[in-house]
Amino acid sequence: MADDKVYISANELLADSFRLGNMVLESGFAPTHLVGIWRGGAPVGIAVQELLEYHGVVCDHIAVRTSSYSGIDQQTPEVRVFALGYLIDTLGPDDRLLVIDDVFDSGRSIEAFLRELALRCRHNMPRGVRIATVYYKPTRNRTALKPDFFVHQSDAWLVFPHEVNGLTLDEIRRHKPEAAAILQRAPMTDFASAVDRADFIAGLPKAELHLHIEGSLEPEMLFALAKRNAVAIPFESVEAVRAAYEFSNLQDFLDIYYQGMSVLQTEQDFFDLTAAYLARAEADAVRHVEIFFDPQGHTERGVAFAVVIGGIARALDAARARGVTSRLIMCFLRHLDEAAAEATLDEALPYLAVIDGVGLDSSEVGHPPAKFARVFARARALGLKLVAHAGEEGPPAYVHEALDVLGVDRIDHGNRALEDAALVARLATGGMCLTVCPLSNHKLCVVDDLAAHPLRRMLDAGLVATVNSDDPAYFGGYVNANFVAVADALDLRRDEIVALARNSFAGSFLGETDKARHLAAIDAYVAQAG
Ligand SMILES: Nc1ncnc2[nH]cnc12
Ligand SMILES: [Zn+2]
Repeated sequence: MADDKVYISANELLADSFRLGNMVLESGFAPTHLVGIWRGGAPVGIAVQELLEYHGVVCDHIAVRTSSYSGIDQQTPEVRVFALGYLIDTLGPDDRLLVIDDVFDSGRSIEAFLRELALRCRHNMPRGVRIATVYYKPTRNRTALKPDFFVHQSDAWLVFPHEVNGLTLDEIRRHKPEAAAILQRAPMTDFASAVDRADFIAGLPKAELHLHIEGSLEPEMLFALAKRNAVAIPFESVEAVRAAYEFSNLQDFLDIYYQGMSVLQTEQDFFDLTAAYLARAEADAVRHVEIFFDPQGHTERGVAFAVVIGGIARALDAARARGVTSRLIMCFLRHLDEAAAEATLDEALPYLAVIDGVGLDSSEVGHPPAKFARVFARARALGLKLVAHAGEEGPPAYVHEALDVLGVDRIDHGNRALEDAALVARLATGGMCLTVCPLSNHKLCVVDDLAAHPLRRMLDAGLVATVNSDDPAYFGGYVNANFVAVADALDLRRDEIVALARNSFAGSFLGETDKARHLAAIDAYVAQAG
């Protein structure tokens, strides 16, 4: 029965091991050799040896292993002893041997060890031998031996600190909560290595739903376009640009991001930018993209709306011919006022055939979704899809507002929604897709460490989370790099990675037939990957 078990903590065992060492010391027995019986005797032996040495009793020390097997008569188990060579080579008759185990139960291990050692050492077998153990179970002793030193006498079923095999998950949770937190996910359960997992991710069909096209402007293209358009930029080299990409928050990044846009001047520039991203996405097995663009970042510096949308749409058309489908989402810059967003929507009216939705980006805190209630309502009336960045840096209340006031179809980021349990339940029940961006979150210090990224918690909570690159040129990687980084950090299982890819199509603005086709392609990929 589970309740008969006595769970020993690591600290208790260490303290008892030191107590055992003290007993040896006080007895006046000063071993020249200390042997821990692998496995349980090893940590005890280390602590005893450490304590003895602390008090000036220096001895040689090693672990040996015994193992039980059924003998010919199948009744009494025999015990085999391994790794005696070192002891046989070094022991002499005048040595003093201390044998240590965590528990003296049937006594058969130590008996077999001493018998085998005596047989093989012959006249070199030490005359002085002592046995020390933390727990002694006299009622189970099947030998003529008994420990010279022990700390506790017990009949209980002992569970040592390292033991997890043979325990139920419930027992581990109740008695070893720290272990449960770590063991919940068996590491690399379904991939042989991190490289295998990365290979699996590389070919997995996926959609990208959160990508600012201006954020895919690589430093090389920044330089090339600066030269082509004779625009001055405050960087000497590509390396200097990359070195400047150190951010401590969203605003740090946005300042550089808007500055970088200045090199985008002509329709061809927007085509080249978009085509380069699409080629990169294709290489990551991206089959469908939903791209954000920031027209206000261009029109306010004199680049016509038609130039921006013309170049982007031409590149999307070219990719569609190669089988990569897309949607285009026009974002309003939330640090500007709603009137500016309204004017931008007016400018977009002639291009609604190529614009599928509107979004809300830029500096979040201080610019809540409700600031754009009217322009979003108008966009909805025009038949456009609605998305908004919310809960990236802003509080859960902004996510509520995006849902309640704007009526969005998708939340971009949404990390901080996890601070509000009712909100999480609402997002889960409504099947609301979150476009999560792990490397972005790390680069912008939304999370200190990818190992603490909320993606795992989102999946566990049943949220439709997806993995995206946000601004890959600035944050260190495209969509597969995001998958790999977060999968490594959170040790994501195959089914979780597949769920993320499935969510990317399920949460997209594709029609049901296309979604089903992509989900079937994922199934086929998983099946052939074995
Ligand atoms: N991660 C982000 N958050 C808000 N606005 C953005 N514009 C580009 N990337 C952004
Ligand atoms: Zn974004």
